[in-house]
Amino acid sequence: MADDLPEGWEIRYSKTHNGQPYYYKMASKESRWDKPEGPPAGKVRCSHLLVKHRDSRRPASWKDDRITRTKDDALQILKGHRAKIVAGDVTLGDLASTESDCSSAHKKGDLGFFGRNQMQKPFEEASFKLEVGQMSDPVFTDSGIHIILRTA
Ligand SMILES: O=C(CCc1ccccc1)N[C@H](Cc1nc2ccccc2[nH]1)C(=O)O
Repeated sequence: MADDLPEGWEIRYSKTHNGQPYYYKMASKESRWDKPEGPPAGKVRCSHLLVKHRDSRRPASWKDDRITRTKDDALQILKGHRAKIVAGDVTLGDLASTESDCSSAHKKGDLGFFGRNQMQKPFEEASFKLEVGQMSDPVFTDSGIHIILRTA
């Protein structure tokens, strides 16, 4: 699909090869038959670890059908997870697999690629501020408290 091309690329159709599609980058005047790799324009890919609390929009998860911890306790738990990741003891993906209150835990916290206006605003703003490989500070949404790792 042409709507997931990396920044600056567009799909064109060859006039000399039976209308065969090719890819063109205006800035460098580059053209190629094979689809260019890279993150879709305007999108980021992130993984996250979510700790919910009793005031979360849905205070339940695959881990716990009734979450009663306070928001402060959730923050302390999340800070403990973050410290382990920063220390290099564990990766966010591996810790999310067992500790995240989001269903994405089953995919090591991976949320795939997303653009603006797809996630809750605090999550979106934090995600789009991150460089690839960078991890956020705790981010508060209606779902709970997250740490976010930008992966692409
Ligand atoms: O909404 C979902 C599913 C998110 C998801 C996206 C893509 C792949 C897999 C999962 N889970 C919620 C918890 C939750 N709230 C979020 C807010 C922002 C980003 C991720 C979030 N996860 C919940 O379980 O209550």
